[in-house]
Amino acid sequence: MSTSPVAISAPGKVLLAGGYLVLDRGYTGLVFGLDARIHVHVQILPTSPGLTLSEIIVKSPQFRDAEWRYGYRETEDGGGVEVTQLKGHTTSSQSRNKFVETALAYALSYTTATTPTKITPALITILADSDYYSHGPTTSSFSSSSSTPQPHRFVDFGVPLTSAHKTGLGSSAALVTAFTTAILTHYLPPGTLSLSSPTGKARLHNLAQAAHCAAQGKIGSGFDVAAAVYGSCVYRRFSPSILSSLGEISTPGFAHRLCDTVNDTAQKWDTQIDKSAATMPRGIRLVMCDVDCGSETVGLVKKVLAWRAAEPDTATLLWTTLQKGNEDLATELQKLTLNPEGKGDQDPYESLKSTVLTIRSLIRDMSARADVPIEPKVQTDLLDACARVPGVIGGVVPGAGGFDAIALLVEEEGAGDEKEGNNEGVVRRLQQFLDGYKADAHEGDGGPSIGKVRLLGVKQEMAGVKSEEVGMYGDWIPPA
Ligand SMILES: Nc1ncnc2c1ncn2[C@@H]1O[C@H](COP(=O)(O)OP(=O)(O)O)[C@@H](O)[C@H]1O
Ligand SMILES: C[C@@](O)(CCOP(=O)(O)OP(=O)(O)O)CC(=O)O
Repeated sequence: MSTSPVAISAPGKVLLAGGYLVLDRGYTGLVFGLDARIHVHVQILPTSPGLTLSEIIVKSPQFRDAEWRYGYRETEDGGGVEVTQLKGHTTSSQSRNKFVETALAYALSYTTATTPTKITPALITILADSDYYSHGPTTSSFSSSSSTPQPHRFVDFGVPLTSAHKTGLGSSAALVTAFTTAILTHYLPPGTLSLSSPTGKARLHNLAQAAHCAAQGKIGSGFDVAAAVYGSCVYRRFSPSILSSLGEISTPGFAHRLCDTVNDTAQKWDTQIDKSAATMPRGIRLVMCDVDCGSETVGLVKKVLAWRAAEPDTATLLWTTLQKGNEDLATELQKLTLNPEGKGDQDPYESLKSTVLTIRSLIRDMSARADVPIEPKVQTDLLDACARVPGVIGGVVPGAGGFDAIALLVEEEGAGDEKEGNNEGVVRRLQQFLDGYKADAHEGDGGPSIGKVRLLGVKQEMAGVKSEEVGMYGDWIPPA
């Protein structure tokens, strides 16, 4: 066990290409990690003299009513570690946090099954970057550690977690990944798990996928967890049977099954992660625009899969063509990475622009055939309008689409005569354009009209889960 505090962060995601297809191992998804990260800090629980608490306390101090206290015990018959939420304390939340609770139980179960470990009381603090939530921050936190107050990276959202609208960047996957990694780093003997070794990363991935699936109550493609662990990549999912045979926590033998599954000594994991295939060329940046609306992914997925089952031939043809478009997009980005200037082409992004338009047209085709608003008319209007802003290359409805944030590729340098050496020119123009943007109403589009469109501050990031400097959190972390 580490007696010094540990801190781990994991990135959010955007599935630029491959929504729905990536649910099937026959296809892949192009996912970018984002520089919006969720951090998890673990320390020994500070207690007053004479007071012993056998609890693990988890706090998300940027939100109100966000402290969850847990008791823990190893179950009989190797069922793993059972955690029980304790609600008696005045500051304890009365509501459950399924993702925290499951990640805690899975990580402790894996730890104790891996090596004889005494679980000791701990205080865990979760801190998230602002762009995960649409809800505007009420106050910013200032670090008191420096003589000139610096605006802190983490803000106080001033509301309960349930009232903060999600922007769809994958908070639960980043949280579960950072959380399980932080628990393992805290409790396992030093050197047992390396964040930089392929085996260590694969085990973290497997554990985070298992915990995330259990908390979600369904097996999604897992691209969000893969991005949280590995960062940007082309992702081919694992066979769902790997996790469906794990069974429930607290059932006899669960701890060993979990250990075998995570360590890949049971049914072999067949996830494929290709990091070299997901590149963002110098000169291009990914930006996202939050439409502050939101769709229910589960509902959309059900309808698309029902259409695929009902019309297998049409669906296969469409998906094969779409997969080709998605691969072309990755290849185009790779080509531009190797040759950013496009070797004297008039418009180095011409091919990229047409690939994006092809993908969008195929997505609209799927949208219409499945009768699902994947790229609803309001989003078509928004994407088309953004693409007309000088310096914007093009954009898509990422992931499941619907009324969630859109993703745009923009030129990193100011377009035309406005060479600024960074993308401020384009981003500023885009911001000004969005400030005045008002969506037209469309009848029968299967959803609401979009609200105010807001440029998020995020961009792509290659790195996945990583250790952080424990001193960076200022007053958000209580003194040990
Ligand atoms: N900052 C946070 N602190 C604690 N729990 C969080 C935080 N952010 C997200 N979560 C957990 O993740 C859940 C949201 O997950 P989900 O609905 O899958 O959204 P997303 O698409 O962002 O992953 C929350 O209900 C909560 O359990
Ligand atoms: C449909 C999908 O292929 C992609 C969904 O991508 P989103 O990025 O829309 O996901 P949420 O974070 O759940 O909103 C489902 C999947 O792959 O699990």
